[in-house]
Amino acid sequence: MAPPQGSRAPLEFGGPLGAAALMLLLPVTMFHLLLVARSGPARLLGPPPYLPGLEELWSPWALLLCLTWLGLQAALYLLPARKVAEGQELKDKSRLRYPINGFQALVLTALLVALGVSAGLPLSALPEMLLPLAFAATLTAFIFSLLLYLKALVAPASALAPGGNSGNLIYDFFLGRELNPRICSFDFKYFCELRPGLIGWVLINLALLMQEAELRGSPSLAMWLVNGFQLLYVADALWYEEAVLTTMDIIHDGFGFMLAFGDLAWVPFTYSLQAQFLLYHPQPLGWPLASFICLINAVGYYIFRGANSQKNTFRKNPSDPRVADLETISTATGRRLLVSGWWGMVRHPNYLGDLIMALAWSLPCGVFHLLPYFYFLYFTALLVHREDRDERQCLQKYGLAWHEYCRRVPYRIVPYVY
Ligand SMILES: NC(=O)C1=CN([C@@H]2O[C@H](COP(=O)(O)OP(=O)(O)OC[C@H]3O[C@@H](n4cnc5c(N)ncnc54)[C@H](OP(=O)(O)O)[C@@H]3O)[C@@H](O)[C@H]2O)C=CC1
Ligand SMILES: CC(C)=CCC[C@@H](C)[C@H]1CC=C2C3=C(CC[C@@]21C)[C@@]1(C)CC[C@H](O)C(C)(C)[C@@H]1CC3
Repeated sequence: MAPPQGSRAPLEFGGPLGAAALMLLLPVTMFHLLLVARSGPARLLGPPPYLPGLEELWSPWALLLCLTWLGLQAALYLLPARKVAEGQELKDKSRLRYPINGFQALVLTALLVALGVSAGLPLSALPEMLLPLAFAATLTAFIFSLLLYLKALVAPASALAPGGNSGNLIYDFFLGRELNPRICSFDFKYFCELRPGLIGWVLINLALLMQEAELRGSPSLAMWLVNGFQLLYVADALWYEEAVLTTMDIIHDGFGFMLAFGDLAWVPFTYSLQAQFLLYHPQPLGWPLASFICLINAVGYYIFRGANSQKNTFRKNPSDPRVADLETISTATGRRLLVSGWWGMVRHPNYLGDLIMALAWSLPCGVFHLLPYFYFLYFTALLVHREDRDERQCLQKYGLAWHEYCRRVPYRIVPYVY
């Protein structure tokens, strides 16, 4: 049985109080967004049109649908993979193995959905079920986090995450105690991060597009753009699935309520906000402006993909010809830091690209409502906070070399601005 690690790691997210507040605030915000997106005024900062009763939130069918979806994605995860990748080295010097078959899961899901729709599956009825589905996903995430917390009680100390083991129940429940909770080779965090939520998000978007087609004869250009951009983002995440193994969530964060709720509920139900908004508030969009928005998304994607691939290639094999010529600085750990290429422009070029794409996803919704810009605003806050966490972790890991990197590359996310 693992002893609590005490409070060695500094507390993040405002400690236990911050964690408790976030556990309440995040689901409340998600339901607020779902309610206002379908209301006439669609005011992000106004009160919700009404407070739903339990009878509107709770539906055993929604829970069944939610669990069936998780079961389907778990089954697809277990199918033979085209490749098995090794993760980063762990505290005990071992490396975990991960199946690389996320894109295959996306394609198979698309085929199953297409088959279902042609056989009469009423996908366009899904938007009407968003509220009970979001409630079921939140409940599932809560119970799942509880089980993860209990599982961590019997995990060896070497399996625990650097944070999330303060000894405070609320804080540890929120952050997650175990770094890579698994049953046999089934890795819960890796599975949740990329499959049910991300694929669920594009499925909800598609259902909204289909309902718009039923309501108005055809989907609007704005709806096509939002669906297309976000499908590209999700397909990219699954195509480059291996790159997730070098992200902070996999390497550093435990698996607790924050990620379980984030992956299973927050991502599908709030990241589809622009499509939800467009279904109830159609926006005129001409081709010239649409082309300009596509250009913004393409620029964001180019930076995001370029930066993430460069770091991933470098971390996997620094002698790879694609990165071998880049300038680096040495650190005491033996790992080097890139100081040219994308990572010489700002210290988080991947965040910059992601933020530019976030803006492109909101622009098709026009400029007269703040609501569709929620994702951009939330994401800016998330990435600024995330960048700050990462800086502290890197300073701890690399010490003086990190100071040198900061001196050579002074801007964090936006060149000459931040
Ligand atoms: N859509 C969404 O909701 C979200 C998307 N994201 C996206 O996920 C992606 C991953 O983000 P995240 O995990 O936060 O962070 P990064 O992928 O940027 O990973 C940070 C790590 O990269 C390594 N690193 C930093 N600087 C350098 C350098 N100069 N040279 C080489 N390695 C370096 C360090 O780890 P080490 O040295 O140990 O390798 C550092 O801890 C981003 O594109 C982000 O935009 C993130 C959060 C939410
Ligand atoms: C506020 C809240 C609920 C916090 C939880 C945050 C999570 C929603 C995000 C933390 C990191 C994420 C990543 C992605 C999705 C959102 C979460 C889970 C990601 C899978 C999206 C697709 C990208 O290509 C990515 C693979 C780089 C990315 C990884 C991080």
